[in-house]
Amino acid sequence: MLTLSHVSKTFRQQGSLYRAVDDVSLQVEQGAIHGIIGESGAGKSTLLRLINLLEVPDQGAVVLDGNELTGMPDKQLRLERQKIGMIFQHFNLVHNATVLKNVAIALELAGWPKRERLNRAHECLQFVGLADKAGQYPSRLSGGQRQRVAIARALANSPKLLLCDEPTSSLDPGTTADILGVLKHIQASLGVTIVIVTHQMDVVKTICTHVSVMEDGRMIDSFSREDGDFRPPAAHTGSYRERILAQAEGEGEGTYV
Ligand SMILES: Nc1ncnc2c1ncn2[C@@H]1O[C@H](COP(=O)(O)OP(=O)(O)OP(=O)(O)O)[C@@H](O)[C@H]1O
Repeated sequence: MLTLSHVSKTFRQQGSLYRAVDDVSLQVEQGAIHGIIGESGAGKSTLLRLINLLEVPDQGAVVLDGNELTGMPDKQLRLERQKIGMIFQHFNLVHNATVLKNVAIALELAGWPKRERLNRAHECLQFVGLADKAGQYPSRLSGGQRQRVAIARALANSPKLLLCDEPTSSLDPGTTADILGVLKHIQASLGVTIVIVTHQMDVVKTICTHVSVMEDGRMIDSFSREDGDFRPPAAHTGSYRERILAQAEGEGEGTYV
């Protein structure tokens, strides 16, 4: 459902050019929970932002459900972007708006009439189990509750694809498990495809159906879960894969790096 073909992104850093994402091609299957892992600075977040064109690639193509987003006129791109929700490590909520308003903002931007957007926002809060917090401000909520609000906001426009940038990295293990449960429920019950950037092996182990590994801007490996385990193609024996497999199968815990 999502294809990246030879996508690159270069930033200017202190006067010189730095290629944060280097010729990455990636296929994300419909209904997958696709993890992107790698060490700090590998280019994971940049890659995620290239998917919805928050960062514009220098070269390469991003194709969502057969529609090429790269090079699309702005107006059409704004509509296509409504098919893509996004959540972040630090939730990115509007602090002086209520929980309900935070969710409704996404619909306001999409041009929904007021009554309908409030109804839809309520529905989304119900989905994440926070209907009773609609009138609260984010500062009164726990981290896990704030991430649920962010998830409700990301779901408001009924996206086909949900991008998650380190969604549980600021949360304790119990809350992480709750949020991963919500993401799994979104995939299973709404059929939303999920791409999740993480450095937490527990995230990979718990919910990912596919994993891709980035190193120095390049995609060095991709594999999928089969029969409950991550099985490497016979041809590959790289150390990254071995570490991931070992951790995914329970021999290790904690972070990737
Ligand atoms: N807007 C920008 N301008 C300049 N350099 C940038 C910009 N965004 C990212 N970079 C650089 O690109 C590289 C990749 O960053 P990115 O955040 O994608 O890595 P990451 O794998 O997500 O790392 P982390 O796990 O630490 O978040 C880093 O060297 C970063 O400093």
